[in-house]
Amino acid sequence: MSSDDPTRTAVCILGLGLIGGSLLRAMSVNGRNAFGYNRSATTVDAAIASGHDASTDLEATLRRAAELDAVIVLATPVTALRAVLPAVVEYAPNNLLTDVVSVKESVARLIAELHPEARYVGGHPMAGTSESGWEATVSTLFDGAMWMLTTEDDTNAADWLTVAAIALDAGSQVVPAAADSHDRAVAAISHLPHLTANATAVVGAGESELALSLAAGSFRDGTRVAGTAPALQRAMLEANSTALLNALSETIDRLTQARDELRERGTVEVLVDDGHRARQAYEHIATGARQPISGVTVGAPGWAQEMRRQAHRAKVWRG
Ligand SMILES: O=C(O)C(=O)C[C@]1(C(=O)O)C=C[C@@H](O)C=C1
Repeated sequence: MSSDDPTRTAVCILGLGLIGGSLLRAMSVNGRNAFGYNRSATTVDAAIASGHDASTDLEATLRRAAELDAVIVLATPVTALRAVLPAVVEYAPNNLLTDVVSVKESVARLIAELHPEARYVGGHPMAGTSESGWEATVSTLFDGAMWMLTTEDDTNAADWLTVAAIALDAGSQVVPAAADSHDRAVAAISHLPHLTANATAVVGAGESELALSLAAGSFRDGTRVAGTAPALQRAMLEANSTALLNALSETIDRLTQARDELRERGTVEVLVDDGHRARQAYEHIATGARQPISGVTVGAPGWAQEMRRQAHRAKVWRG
């Protein structure tokens, strides 16, 4: 039994950590038929105790998803996808799939390998905290977040709209992108900052206990994401290694230039001036310069290409 209304489709979430669990909460608040699977009984017990519908039985969860024609959201750590996808193929082969993993090309390749017939629209909500697990979940995690949905020339428009409705229901705005542009973008604005946060934390802690006892806003903000569980950071960073290597090389070049400039001329002018201008450009967009994508009907000829073109200029899709 399925709902013909894409905004009412049931949602089956595999993995109830910070992102999957928060999505289960957000969908339930919204009155969606939402249910989840997690392999840990402790997590499932906690979800049930909070009034949610959850199970440790993957087969039963997927059979139910198949019966309801639910959208299946892959929200396990990226390293667990290989274990979960064969069960999806076996018990819910025709269901629409999406995911919340922070890399898109490698996930799309994995799905093409393990589930070649999958109906799949990749997703990435740009939301999180340095906490992890069910205990950290909140229904408001996605409020105001940018939720990237892969929008390729061959993306099925009806499936895209069904997944977009989930992101909008969760309180987010949809940013269409091709998987490769997405991966380059998040390497620069999410994965690289995790590496630099770790480096800053190591240098600060290595300096002295005095340094740590004096640490204030800049150290706190600049190292916050180093507090994320190392296994989660590694899974995310290592899955986007090509794009991350490029961003890392550019950073090392800029820092090397700043070091040489400081050593030889006693100034860090170039990096600080460029950095300040770049930060202002970000603030301009982050504080409201985003405009709605206009004049595109999802499914009309060339819609995906036009969506991607507009989204490159700080535009979002709001339905
Ligand atoms: O705010 C945080 O703590 C995050 O790390 C969130 C953050 C990021 O901004 O880098 C991290 C990973 C997600 O894939 C998306 C967003």
